[in-house]
Amino acid sequence: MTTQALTTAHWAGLAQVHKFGGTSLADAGRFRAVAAIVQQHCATPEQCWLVVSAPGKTTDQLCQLLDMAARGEALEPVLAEVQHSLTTLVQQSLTEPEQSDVLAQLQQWLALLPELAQAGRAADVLALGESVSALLLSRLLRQLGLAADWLDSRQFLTVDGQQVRWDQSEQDLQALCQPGIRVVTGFIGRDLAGNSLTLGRNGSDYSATILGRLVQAEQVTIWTDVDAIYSGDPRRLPAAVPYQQVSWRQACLLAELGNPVLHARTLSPLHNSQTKLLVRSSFEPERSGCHILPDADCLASFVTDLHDMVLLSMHQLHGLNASWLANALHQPVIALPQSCDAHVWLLPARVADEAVQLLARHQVHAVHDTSRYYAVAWLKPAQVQQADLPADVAACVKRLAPAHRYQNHELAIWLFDQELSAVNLAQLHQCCTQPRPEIQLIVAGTGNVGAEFLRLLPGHQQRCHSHALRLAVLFNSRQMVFEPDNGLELAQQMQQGRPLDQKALLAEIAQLKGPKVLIDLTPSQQLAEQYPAFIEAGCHLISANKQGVTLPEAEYQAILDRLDQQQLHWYSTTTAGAGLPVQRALQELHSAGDQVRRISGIFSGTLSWLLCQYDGSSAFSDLLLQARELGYTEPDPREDLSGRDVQRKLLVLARTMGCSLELDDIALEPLLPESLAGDSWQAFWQQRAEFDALMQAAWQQAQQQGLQLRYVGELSLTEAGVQARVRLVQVPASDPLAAILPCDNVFVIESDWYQELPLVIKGPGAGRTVTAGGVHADLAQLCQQLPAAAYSSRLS
Ligand SMILES: NC(=O)C1=CN([C@@H]2O[C@H](COP(=O)(O)OP(=O)(O)OC[C@H]3O[C@@H](n4cnc5c(N)ncnc54)[C@H](OP(=O)(O)O)[C@@H]3O)[C@@H](O)[C@H]2O)C=CC1
Ligand SMILES: N[C@@H](CC=O)C(=O)O
Repeated sequence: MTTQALTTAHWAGLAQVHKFGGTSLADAGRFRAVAAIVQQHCATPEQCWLVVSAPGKTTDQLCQLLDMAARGEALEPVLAEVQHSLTTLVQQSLTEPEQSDVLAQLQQWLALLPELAQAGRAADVLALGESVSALLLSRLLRQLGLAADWLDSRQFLTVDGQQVRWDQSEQDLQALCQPGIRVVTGFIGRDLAGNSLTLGRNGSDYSATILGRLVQAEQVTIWTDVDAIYSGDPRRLPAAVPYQQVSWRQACLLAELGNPVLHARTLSPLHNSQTKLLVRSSFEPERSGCHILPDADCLASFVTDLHDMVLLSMHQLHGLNASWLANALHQPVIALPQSCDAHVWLLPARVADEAVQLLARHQVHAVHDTSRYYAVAWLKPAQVQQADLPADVAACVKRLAPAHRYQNHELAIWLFDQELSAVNLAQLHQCCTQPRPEIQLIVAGTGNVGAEFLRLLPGHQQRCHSHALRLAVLFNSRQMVFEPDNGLELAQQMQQGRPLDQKALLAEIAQLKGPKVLIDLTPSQQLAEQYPAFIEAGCHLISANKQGVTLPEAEYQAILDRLDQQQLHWYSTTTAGAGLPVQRALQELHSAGDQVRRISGIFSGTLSWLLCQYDGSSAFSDLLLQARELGYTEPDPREDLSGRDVQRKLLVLARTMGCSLELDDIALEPLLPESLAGDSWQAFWQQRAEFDALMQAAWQQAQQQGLQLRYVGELSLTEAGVQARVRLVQVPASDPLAAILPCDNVFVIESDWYQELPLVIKGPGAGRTVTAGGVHADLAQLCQQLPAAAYSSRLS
């Protein structure tokens, strides 16, 4: 292959650029370690470009030399130091004949240093460090049998002010292309007149991405001393999370915040290019490092703190922006989300005056605040990219009481009057960065209770510290929607769905990762009978639907067994007493060792409301319509009138107490006789007058005796067995069941511990909000039951 045959286009999409910084090249041992990495990663040498910084402390020594020259001091001591350290490095790294060769070249370069330093040619002086690294590494690679040579970047990299001259640089590089590994000096280039220049702080990383763009590299790898990009400074935040993937956008924001791993300038040449960027540790080359991916989800979350910062305010920017100033100052300059007309930037106090002067030269009048702040910035992950802070973060920040807060959907910045203690910073970092494991919610039913459950969901999502509650599936009797769009109204969401197909639904649910829960807010027996299939697909169950918990004993027990086998949970608080914690109380008494003997009371919110409201002045059925409007009744209100709903609740309570019972074991005296119920709701409605007359007669009879009508249930556990019934009764005004508010439920629990005075749970026993609230309480219980640790590997 001839020199002319190779052009940068030849490598397009194939070339690899590897950059090694000063700490990676600190001594002979490190040079050998780098050579081993190159051996491993440059299997095709002609596609391999290496960019190197000066070895270890060489740049510091050369800066010292320049300072001394500027002060007119004798240079010999520092020159001797530089000579000694570099000569030793070469001697320890190379064997003959390369060693003598490189030492001879080193002597020539060292001989030029005093004159260059005294002439103030700083870039030429500093270039010595990178040149030695490039020459030395190329020779070391040759000793290992690799075709390698070094290249002085001043031969091709032309920079005009802050701008790389891309066309010219590419053209000049093409002329220099030859086979084999090319070890290129980082940090230096030339200006339009051909004079040496340096690329400033972290210039070698910048050189690497410039070269990556010039050769259209497949990948640029920055080999440094960290194996990942961490969620915070690991030296001060031991719990900092290492990320193996960071999105391009997040990397840019991190750079703006002054993150030491990647700088804004380093990223800029590869913006919108196909070239991949990877950060790896040359000290732990076996680790995979961190990829900066253009299309990665921003799952990573970062907390950065900045000391001694001030605020700079401007009304007009005349086209300038914070990145421009950051570039000019080589310091982080953060444009804070605007709160009024003024632009407010945050920057280190030590460069504030310089910033004001620089801006003034561009006709921008800026003033900086005299207050100095300690700033903490949070770069939010995609899951919480919204204007409001998640509740746990908000609570943590509130406690820390920052002097100022700024935020947009990507970034939150808090300014404090003084530095946070290590403990407080660690807590804030933990709140912001420890991802909550997701629970996939599969919500069945979009009616009364379903719609209210969904209305309350965002609040619960905000409040839930332990888990991210993700609405994964929504379905009703007609449609199913996967990944519903939270921004849409419920009806619109459902319109976007597909026709309900049980098989497809279960298949999709089985694919969902992590814990999942079917939240059954339907009245459907058919759905309850499918619980085993949902359990098979890995679902916990939360039921407001009473059909499942009142299935025939064998089926009910089979569901419990399946749940048990798969270590899944079933909550059904709202199947008796809506949001009232009746089942919980019974379970707690039982687990504490009490024995419940009797439970009685009013268990229907609808019947409680109707019987409290009814005064004979209007038809009972008219009131029934009102109760339906209020969201108290069952979807088919005849379930309430028949007493069947109360019968189900009593069975739920009996089963909670460990009794083995069937629905029909509970004696039922209906309010609505079967003969008047009709085959359908419409049939009943047509003949409702008969029922109204019946109710009026019952009410009048009670009235005449100064009594009130109540529909009650009672269950007794005796030596002889279980006795249970539901029925309409007349109670005197003095009876505790008379003194209730419309819709109240009353659960009177008598036990070994509550004999003389029973335990009474009383309150609204029906309604959209209390019921949906009870379902959320079940969901909160489920979250508490789930072992969070089992899912915490999500972001690794
Ligand atoms: N109201 C209350 O105070 C309380 C209610 N409950 C219980 O809550 C449940 C819901 O009540 P409510 O919201 O008033 O009822 P609604 O009639 O208002 O809504 C029922 C929902 O279930 C859907 N649905 C029916 N069958 C199926 C099925 N096979 N598969 C999927 N979805 C189905 C319906 O679909 P579609 O929209 O297509 O018709 C509808 O969206 C009932 O079981 C009730 O007993 C429990 C405690 C208190
Ligand atoms: N229709 C029921 C609703 C709650 O379960 C009632 O009124 O109690």
